[in-house]
Amino acid sequence: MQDLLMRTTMDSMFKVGLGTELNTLSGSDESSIQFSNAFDEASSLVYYRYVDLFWQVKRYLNIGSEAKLKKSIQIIDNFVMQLIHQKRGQMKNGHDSKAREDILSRFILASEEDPETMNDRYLRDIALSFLIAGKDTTANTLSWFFYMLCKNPIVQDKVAYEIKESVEWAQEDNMETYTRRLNQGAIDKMHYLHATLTETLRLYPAVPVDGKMADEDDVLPNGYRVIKGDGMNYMIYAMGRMKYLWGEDAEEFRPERWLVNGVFQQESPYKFISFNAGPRICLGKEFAYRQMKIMAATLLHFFRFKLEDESNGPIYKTIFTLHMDKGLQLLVYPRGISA
Ligand code: HEM
Repeated sequence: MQDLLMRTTMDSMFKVGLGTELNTLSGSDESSIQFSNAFDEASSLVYYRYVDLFWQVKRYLNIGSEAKLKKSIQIIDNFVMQLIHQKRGQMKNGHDSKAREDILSRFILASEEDPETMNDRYLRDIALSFLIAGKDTTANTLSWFFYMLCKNPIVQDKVAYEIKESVEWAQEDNMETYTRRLNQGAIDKMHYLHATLTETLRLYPAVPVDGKMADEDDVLPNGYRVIKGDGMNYMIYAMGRMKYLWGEDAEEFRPERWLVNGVFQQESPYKFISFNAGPRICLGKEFAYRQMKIMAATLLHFFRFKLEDESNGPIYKTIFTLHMDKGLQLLVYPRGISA
């Protein structure tokens, strides 16, 4: 399931970010698959540098993990640069009638004001930043969400019931016609689903540890002094499980904690820190919720999910996001729905 979700978010981030169909989910395009594999490999190889004392030597000699990383980066760069050139060409010839609909097109238009700074390398970095920020985070959150629904079948049924009540669906709907009915009005009614995703992010934050560096000498609110260049990490994973913050049942999966009379209640982002807080709060938070709700609502309308192996829980994989090692194996059954 995790692999399918990773492909889905890759395709959707590509569509929204770069205005291009990548089709990694259907696997129909060889160069897309090559790009996607290179992207995932580069993410985990960059993370590997944290634990590999010799990565700089390996980079200098172009051997081992660093040689692989260099190759992956080349594939990624070539693929994205080619897309940028194509898009620039289409926009110049007036063939891209949908210009402004995706993030890259908007940046290309803006780059006409300042072509020197906003050159193709700059645009490549913007496009890749959005992919890095939005792809694994959303896919990992959905993986843990489905895992928690399997561990808590009553919650799964409650979410499915709310979805059924919120969407004006028809018995003859297939997935395509059903997703067209998932408009903003329907999605906004799904408070329990919103709470369940948020509860998942509290216990399994997609970014489990975040780091910052002091720009200048400073004193933190608790009196701790930092000097320019000091690095600091804050543990989002630990903060989501602190009894001091969430009460005695902090370790329990209980979406109801986010609801008052069935209506979702926001927490301070300094307490629920899974999207960071302050001026650098996640820019894609609303987009991520919308995307996760559409995917969850579609899958749970048609299917019921169970763990393939109830006895073994998933193991964390150490990369930038909270990934499941060896994925998530689920059994999927059609959900018998009647009006
Ligand atoms: C469940 C999904 C997501 C989670 C948990 C999440 C979490 C985060 C966190 C913790 C940060 C702060 C990182 C830091 O301090 O450096 C961040 C930043 C960011 N996120 Fe997300 N994110 C998610 C989805 C997305 C999506 C879908 C997008 C794009 C559409 C996105 C775009 C960004 C951007 C652009 C930043 C940088 C903001 C800045 O530094 O000013 N995120 N996100």
